[in-house]
Amino acid sequence: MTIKLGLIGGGVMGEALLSRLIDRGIYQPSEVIVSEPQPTRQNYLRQTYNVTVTTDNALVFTEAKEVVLLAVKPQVFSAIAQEIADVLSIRISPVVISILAGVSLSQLESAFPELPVIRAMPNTPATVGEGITALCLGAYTNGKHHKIAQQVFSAVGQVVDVSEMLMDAVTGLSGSGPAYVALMVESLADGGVAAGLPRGLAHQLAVQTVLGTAKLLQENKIHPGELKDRVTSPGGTTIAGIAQLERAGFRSALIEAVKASALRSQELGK
Ligand SMILES: NC(=O)C1=CN([C@@H]2O[C@H](COP(=O)(O)OP(=O)(O)OC[C@H]3O[C@@H](n4cnc5c(N)ncnc54)[C@H](O)[C@@H]3O)[C@@H](O)[C@H]2O)C=CC1
Ligand SMILES: O=C(O)[C@@H]1CCC=N1
Repeated sequence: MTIKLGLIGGGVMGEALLSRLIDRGIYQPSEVIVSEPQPTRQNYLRQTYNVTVTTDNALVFTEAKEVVLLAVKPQVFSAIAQEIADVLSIRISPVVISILAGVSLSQLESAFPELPVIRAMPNTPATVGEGITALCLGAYTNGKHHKIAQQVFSAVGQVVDVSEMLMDAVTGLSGSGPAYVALMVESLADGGVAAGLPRGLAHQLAVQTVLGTAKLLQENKIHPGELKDRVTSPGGTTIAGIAQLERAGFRSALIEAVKASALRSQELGK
């Protein structure tokens, strides 16, 4: 069978994509090649997904006919670009999709001259099919390449198209955001424990509160401020909590977190 999908880097995000693309039958295991240097990780990927696993990044480029997904840390990008420079061919090239934070289309296009490249920013809820991915297209892409990227990332959640100038901000918000939300869940649970709840119950209450609130905002399409007002009774418990959050600079902390992450994404691209 023809190999269609090449994955370079079988870590957290690479596996999230691989797992759902195979689960949903978008690619058969025999149509996939993964390159991954860690032996334990190689064995795990081979055994779990029944895909071909190699350490040879150049082989991934020569074998994969439809798409090559780059899912390594940004710090190893230039080493990988050098490894595959010799096998690049403009005539029979797959579309290269990079999920690397901060690596720009112009950096990708100088590493893969005249090849169709797409820059994408997914997030970890992709693992459970509730991710959101922003895409921006390189100069040599066409509608077919765009469709392939949409198909790949819609297997793991929502997909939006953005211009590249927004990509660092997207990274700061939805790319890094799951970590901020996880921190919030952990803190809510700690608060529950401080107020006397057992840890397991506190965790369950915190997770479901975040999930339910997000669902309510999404399904009822109401403004977050309106939802906050609905919960807040005059002289009640919620306003006492909100006043404390405002004193502690909660809003400002989140705003500055998104800005700091966007700035870091910008720095990684230099
Ligand atoms: N984790 C996240 O929430 C998100 C990560 N990203 C981006 O995804 C990329 C990967 O991140 P993670 O999956 O979290 O990292 P990870 O460290 O879990 O995965 C990277 C994988 O690449 C492998 N690797 C290292 N050197 C390699 C080489 N020379 N050739 C092939 N594979 C190699 C590593 O062994 C590892 O398994 C990063 O560039 C990051 O910016 C994007 C969105 C969200
Ligand atoms: O922390 C990082 O650099 C990556 C990019 C977005 C989420 N994780």
